[in-house]
Amino acid sequence: MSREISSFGFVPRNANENDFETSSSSTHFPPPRTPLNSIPDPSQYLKESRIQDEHYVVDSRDKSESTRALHRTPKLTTRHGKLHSESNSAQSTPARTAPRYSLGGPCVTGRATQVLGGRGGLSSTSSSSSRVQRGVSMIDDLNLSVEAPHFELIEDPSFWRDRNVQVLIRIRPLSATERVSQGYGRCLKQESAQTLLWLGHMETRFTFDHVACETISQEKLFRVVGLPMVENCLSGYNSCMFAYGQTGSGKTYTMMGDIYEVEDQLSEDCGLTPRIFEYLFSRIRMEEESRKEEKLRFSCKCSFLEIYNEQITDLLDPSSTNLQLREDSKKGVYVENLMEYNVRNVDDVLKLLLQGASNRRMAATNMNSESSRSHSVFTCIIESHWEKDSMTHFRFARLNLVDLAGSERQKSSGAEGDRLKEAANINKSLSTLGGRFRISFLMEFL
Ligand SMILES: Nc1ncnc2c1ncn2[C@@H]1O[C@H](COP(=O)(O)OP(=O)(O)OP(=O)(O)O)[C@@H](O)[C@H]1O
Repeated sequence: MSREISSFGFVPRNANENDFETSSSSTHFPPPRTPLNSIPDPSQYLKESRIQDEHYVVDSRDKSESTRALHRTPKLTTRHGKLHSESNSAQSTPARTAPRYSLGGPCVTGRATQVLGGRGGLSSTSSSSSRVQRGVSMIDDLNLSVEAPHFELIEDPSFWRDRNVQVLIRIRPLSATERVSQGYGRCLKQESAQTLLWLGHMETRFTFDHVACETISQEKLFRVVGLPMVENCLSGYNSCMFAYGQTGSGKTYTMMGDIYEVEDQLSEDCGLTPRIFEYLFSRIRMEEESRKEEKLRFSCKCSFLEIYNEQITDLLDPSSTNLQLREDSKKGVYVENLMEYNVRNVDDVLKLLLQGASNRRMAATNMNSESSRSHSVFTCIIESHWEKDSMTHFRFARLNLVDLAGSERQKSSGAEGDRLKEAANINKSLSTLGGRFRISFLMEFL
């Protein structure tokens, strides 16, 4: 698990017109939220003065409601809607006042990936920790059971609607190597679908929005976090999800998984990204069908980049490297010369994912035989237009799916030479990311 939690999200206050209609089979889908990035005919655009804010990494279009909302003061809430302090949001792993105990293998802490997500700008997270001092021997604290307890996660349609930022911890099951080298000893114990207990000296309890247990399936995780995010985008909200965590904790498995189809079906082990697009296109087809009379049409375009050693490369055209980040009053923050491809179905997306994944920098370390050495960002811009009341309406949303490189300790990963340089850059960028959110978070209180 990582030491910091940082996240994106904001609460749009003045959601506006053009409710996104639900289809006849809406019982299967969460009810739509009031649309955000929905705008009337471009000729009716109002001139807006855009306030530049360097904190936002999620792009928003100029002249859109989302741009305005990004610069509003985010509402910071806990699970129960109360304000909470910054220190809560910054702790997901214990500050180690006591030494770690070793079980002889490389993995002595529980491995967990944080899936963080939100819409547009940024806000707080809802994690917190409390310490419980215990005077018993450490080995007694180890959770040695073969089976980890199962806690069901609730599929809640309002997942992204009520709280803009959600932190979900996913616990990875022990790998075969870990089981051989250290048996079933775990130093994390899940207590509920929200709390984890770190069983070190000075037990520490952490509370998150959601804790997904070892046994959660890729499909279930998608239904809990991915499906509501697609609904969000269809309602015109920018959305961002990123996986953050220690190397080998399961970020790429969670975000991508096995990217292939068997008899036109996604593999059981395929991760959030392919599932999100499979669902997105099925929803698009339904919406276009049910709103034929409005001539509703969607278009989606995708890009895929990596940040490696602080340089941006187009994963869909690896010769296009050292791309520059630019900021424009109309486009917001964007990557210059990054290719965008039109996609019409999940197959088009899978091709891009496979192509990009094959170009991503991977290497073997002691902690992960296929360690991602770069951060990757898969972006989809979803645009739609329809006719109503003699006007043409436009709506757009940006979906960012980010698989961060894992934080690592040189001692554990055994990184040397180029691997060590990569690791230093990875750790530096992750801590910059964490710091940025902390600063932004503090500003909300001032
Ligand atoms: N929930 C899970 N169930 C089964 N296997 C998993 C799970 N999560 C991860 N794994 C396996 O653990 C290994 C490491 O996972 P993965 O490569 O996704 O880690 P990572 O966090 O992306 O690492 P890095 O930061 O080094 O790239 C892989 O072999 C993956 O298949």
